[in-house]
Amino acid sequence: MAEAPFRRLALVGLGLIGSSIARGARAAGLADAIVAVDRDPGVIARVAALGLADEATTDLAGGVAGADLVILCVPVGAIGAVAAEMAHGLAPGAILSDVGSVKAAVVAAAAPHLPEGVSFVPAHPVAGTEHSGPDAGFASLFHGRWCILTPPEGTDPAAVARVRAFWEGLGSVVETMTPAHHDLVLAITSHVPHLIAYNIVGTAADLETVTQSEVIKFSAGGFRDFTRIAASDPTMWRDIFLTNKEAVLEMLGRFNEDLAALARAIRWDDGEALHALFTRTRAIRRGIVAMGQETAEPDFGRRSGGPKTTG
Ligand SMILES: NC(=O)C1=CN([C@@H]2O[C@H](COP(=O)(O)OP(=O)(O)OC[C@H]3O[C@@H](n4cnc5c(N)ncnc54)[C@H](O)[C@@H]3O)[C@@H](O)[C@H]2O)C=CC1
Ligand SMILES: O=C(O)C(=O)Cc1ccc(O)cc1
Repeated sequence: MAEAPFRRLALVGLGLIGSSIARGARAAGLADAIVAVDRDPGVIARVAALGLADEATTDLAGGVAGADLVILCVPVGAIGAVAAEMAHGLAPGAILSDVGSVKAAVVAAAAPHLPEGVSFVPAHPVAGTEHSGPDAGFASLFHGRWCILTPPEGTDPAAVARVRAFWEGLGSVVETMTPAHHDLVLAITSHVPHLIAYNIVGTAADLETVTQSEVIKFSAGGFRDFTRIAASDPTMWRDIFLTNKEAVLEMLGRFNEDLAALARAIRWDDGEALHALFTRTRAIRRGIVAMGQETAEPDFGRRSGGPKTTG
């Protein structure tokens, strides 16, 4: 049998993403042994019960010791503290990676704690759901989905190649870009859409006290889709907005200008402007469907972020 690409894979944070990697890596034979590390004893107990890893521990530095690949799967706001706490446990020659939804802040937070001889290859699988925790993960989450690598300049190309092969082994399509470019692109394709969902569901919830539950009772497709997104993990999304502040505010500024233009078109009965925009956006959606990345019908989504939708 061919040698597994990694001898010992340590996953720090066994929530939706960490547990999906554990399941996928095991299914694809990407590591000889998998070590699960989480600060929450309840998560560790669940990992053991589900049989997701060969070892499971709350000891950060002990858990990563001897691993040749360590992947941080914690909220982006926790990356700096986790990197500081486990740094002395990292083996020389190890590769450190992460799955954070924001990249520049993650690189800045982790870099100062990296010991000599450890390569850092940040990654972002553009695939997920609104669910959290070890029970929510599944092995096929990354199949046919983008994974973006943002290695800092000067990173050992061999380490980048091994991380690329790992994500390809999980079924992803891998692309490389700078952290700053990643953060700008994801601000408009992922972060601002989540902010819009949080906002519209919040507005409707406020209205509900006035309309006595009619908002929920009569919620049609559009609103229901927003409630799925707005059910996403509060800690994770708080951290994303606070660590990708500049790009999100830049994109939100553009969004607000366009929204104001739409409001003006409605106020002045400019049906032509409305029709022209809706025709353009329908063509965009149809293009995405034609590329086979989305079903034409809403599936109240298990997954998002396929290669051809963002590429
Ligand atoms: N949920 C999603 O759809 C996606 C999430 N991501 C990124 O993946 C990362 C993880 O997200 P999820 O798996 O959804 O979160 P999750 O909430 O399901 O799991 C996070 C896990 O990290 C653990 N944790 C938190 N702080 C820790 C610390 N200081 N030390 C050790 N363990 C700690 C928690 O106990 C929990 O088990 C985030 O950075 C997020 O931005 C990336 C792509 C998609
Ligand atoms: O559930 C959805 O629709 C998502 O958008 C999941 C998601 C959340 C965060 C990411 O960084 C990537 C994907």
